[in-house]
Amino acid sequence: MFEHDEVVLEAKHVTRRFPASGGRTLVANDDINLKFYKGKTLGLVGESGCGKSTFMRFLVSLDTPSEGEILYRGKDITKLKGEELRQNRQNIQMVFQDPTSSFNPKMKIRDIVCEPLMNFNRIRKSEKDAACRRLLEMVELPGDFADRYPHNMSGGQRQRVAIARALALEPEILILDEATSALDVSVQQTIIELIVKLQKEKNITIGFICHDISLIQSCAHEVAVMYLGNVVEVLPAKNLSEHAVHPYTRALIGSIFDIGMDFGKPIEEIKGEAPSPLDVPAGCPFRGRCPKATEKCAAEKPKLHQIGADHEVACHLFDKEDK
Ligand SMILES: Nc1ncnc2c1ncn2[C@@H]1O[C@H](COP(=O)(O)OP(=O)(O)OP(=O)(O)O)[C@@H](O)[C@H]1O
Repeated sequence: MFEHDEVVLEAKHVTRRFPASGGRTLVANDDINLKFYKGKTLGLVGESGCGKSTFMRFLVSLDTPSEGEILYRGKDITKLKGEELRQNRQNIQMVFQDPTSSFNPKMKIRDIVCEPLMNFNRIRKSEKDAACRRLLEMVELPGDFADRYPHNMSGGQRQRVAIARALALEPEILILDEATSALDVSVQQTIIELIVKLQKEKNITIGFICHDISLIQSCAHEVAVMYLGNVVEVLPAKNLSEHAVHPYTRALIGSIFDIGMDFGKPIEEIKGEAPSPLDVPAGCPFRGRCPKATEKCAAEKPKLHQIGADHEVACHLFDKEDK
């Protein structure tokens, strides 16, 4: 993917198993391999429960995989401990769906926004006012919001505060976990525009988790599609509807666009619901819902493989030997 771009962060063979009832094991991430490029946005899309958040939590060291590596500039951050782990948090910051749950309601915006700067001794107490004003203005909020409490702000304004706090330490990577999903569509759009603008100004690498493929398309450079813990397709976001080939990606596209619209390729309708991640079928995880599944799909799990310069897919329909 994007061969000439600089890889900042790379997940290699990342698997996460959770123990489940009855001695069973839930595989939330199954051998994930993804790259994040300098100044670019990788969108991670898929239905609820497919393992998006589980994966992104590794990137910000909120959890560690059962197997695999997360390399930040070549160093495996899953092995970091103590002070090294703490210092690394400056490089990769995260914004969650609901900032209210991560904000202390008794803290003023000034203290919320400046907390990371104070924690890492980047500023003195006397510099908080100016730092907060600068950060609020960066996210296009008035500087005097510093004296407000989170509950005196709208959802969109709170999310701007969350972005200001996440960018306070000037991280190289920003992870947005459904960061606009709770907002009204019009507000969502203004937050996306802000993120895109800040990315251009600061050359930030972004990981954008979202269940909405149309939203991802509007702000990501590259899209990775997940299904039941597996990445099934990775491709450029530009003209995604024309280029996507995996039956699941096409079904996701079909769920947002008019089935009758002509995108150059037929759009399959998605059947049924995703099985429980405790009952992932053998072979291709999507085969139970795939209109084109064959015997090979039941017998053998397709591996993610390259089918174009910037395009990978895990689907037997696109195996080289079958072409
Ligand atoms: N700590 C945990 N213990 C057990 N199972 C977990 C744990 N965390 C996640 N899971 C399971 O792993 C699977 C993937 O969850 P995850 O939250 O990563 O999905 P998601 O794609 O982010 O979905 P959503 O958009 O609903 O958050 C789900 O079946 C979930 O129940």
